[in-house]
Order: sequence, then structure tokens, then C-alpha cells
Amino acid sequence: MVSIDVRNACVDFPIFDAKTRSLKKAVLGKVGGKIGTEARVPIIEALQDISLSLRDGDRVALIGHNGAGKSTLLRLLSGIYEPTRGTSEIHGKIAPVFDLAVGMDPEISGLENILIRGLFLGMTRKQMQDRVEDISQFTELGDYLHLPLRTYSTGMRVRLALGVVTSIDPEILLLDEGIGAVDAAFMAKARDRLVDLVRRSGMLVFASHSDELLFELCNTAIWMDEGRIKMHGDLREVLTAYKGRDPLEGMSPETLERLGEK
Ligand SMILES: Nc1ncnc2c1ncn2[C@@H]1O[C@H](COP(=O)(O)OP(=O)(O)OP(=O)(O)O)[C@@H](O)[C@H]1O
Repeated sequence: MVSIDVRNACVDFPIFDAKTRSLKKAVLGKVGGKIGTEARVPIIEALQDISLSLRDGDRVALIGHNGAGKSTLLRLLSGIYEPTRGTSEIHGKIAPVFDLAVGMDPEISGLENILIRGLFLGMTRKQMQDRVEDISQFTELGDYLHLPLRTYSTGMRVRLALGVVTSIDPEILLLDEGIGAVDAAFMAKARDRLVDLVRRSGMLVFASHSDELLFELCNTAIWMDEGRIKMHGDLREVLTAYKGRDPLEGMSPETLERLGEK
């Protein structure tokens, strides 16, 4: 069974090379997790007292200001970070997609990178070999696929990475935004594959600042604030509370029609 159970989890980052005295003023800043200065070294309390249970079919949006703890929570859910206090129990095959560049080697060709990146995301060599043709076509990179990745532009790299990421079959998909570096026409094409990917995966947790993408992919939301869960519930309700207005009101009729929210 695919499941995530987190109980009273905290994640602290001790900062060994910071000057505590000057940091005391910084606690007043609005953005970021709380900075504790009582200990011998300053400690950033990135996540505090997080409890949540997610099950198959859950599609959760992670929202909140810069530094609120969204990326740290995704890393906790992926097992990259262990909780400093509390527990997290995760069952299922996880595909963490935080940084599209991770798992890519600049010295080998695009085609070889497709294989390597797929293995990194938990696929078998055979599964990836069956998908290479489809991914290659999707990227529209043509002969570039035979050249080393270092010869690619940023957008070309994102095309390749998105092609691979949207071809996998994860049980738990953890997605961090950062997929904006492609042109609009390509993004529209990637969006369809992304929607398909999410339908195939058992569970999704998606950190993003794009209301449109969130409505397209998620049904519930967690609002993170200073390392804590401030609200967890229906996507539209949580986004409305976070923004102080209904997010659907500002959207064009075409977008609303696509989202099925006329
Ligand atoms: N490796 C680290 N070392 C020290 N502090 C960290 C580290 N990673 C994150 N933090 C701190 O943890 C807090 C939460 O950061 P996190 O990256 O999770 O926020 P976020 O909600 O993803 O922000 P954004 O929307 O800007 O990406 C911040 O105060 C940040 O300074």
C-alpha cells in the first residue's frame, strides 16, 4: 500500500559558521523558517511539529511564502532528510523531482542521459529502452540527442529532463516547481504529459507558486508558514485563505474551461 505518515516531525539545520549576535536581529525577518539563537550555534527550525497522513489518490499542493518549508518538507517525504525529532514512515516507490538537472551527466549524450536519468528515478533499463523513442520525439531535439549534454541550452536541457520525468510510473511523485525555463508552446505540450503522469502516479505532492498548475494537478493543499502547517484541506479553500481572494476569479474563461470550473 502506498502511504505517508508523518508524526510531530521537526527538521533543524544547525549553522556552524554564523555569528549569533548579528543573527538576533534577523529573527525579525518575515521570510524563512524560525532562527533559534539560544543554543551554542544558531539553528534554523525549517520544519516544526509536522503531522500528516497521505494515501493512494491524494494530490496535494504545497503552498507558502519563500522559505516557508515547502522544499524541506518534500525532502523529508522523500527520505533525503530524516526528522530531527518525531517520525516519518513512507511506503511506496518514490520519484523525487526537485531539480531537473540532478541525475544528468554533461559529458554524455542526450540519449544516454535519458537512460541514466530514468534509472535514477527508479525505472529499469528495459523500461527506459522501451521509452527512448517516445521521449526523443517529445523533446524535438533531433540530432542534438547524439551530442553531449554540455552543448545544450538551458531550455533544451529542461526539454530532455521533462521528457524523461513525464515518462516514468511512480507510486509517489514529489514535484518541486522549477519547470519554467521552456517556451510557452513546449510548456503546453509538457502540461498534457504532466497531467497524464499525475493520473498514473498513486500519490502527488507538488510545491508550486502557479495557481493554474496547482488546479490542474491537485485537489487538496497544505499551506506552510514558518515551518509549520498553517492549513490543510480543499485546494480552493486553502488558496483563498492564503491569498485573501478566490484564485479562480482572476483566471481567463479559457483557463477556467480547461480546469472544468466554469
Ligand atoms: N540546507 C539548508 N541549510 C540551512 N538552512 C536551510 C537549508 N535548506 C533550507 N533551509 C532553511 O529552511 C527554511 C525553509 O526553506 P525551504 O527551502 O524549505 O523553503 P521553501 O518554502 O521551499 O521556499 P521557496 O518558495 O523560496 O523555495 C528557510 O528558512 C531556509 O533558510
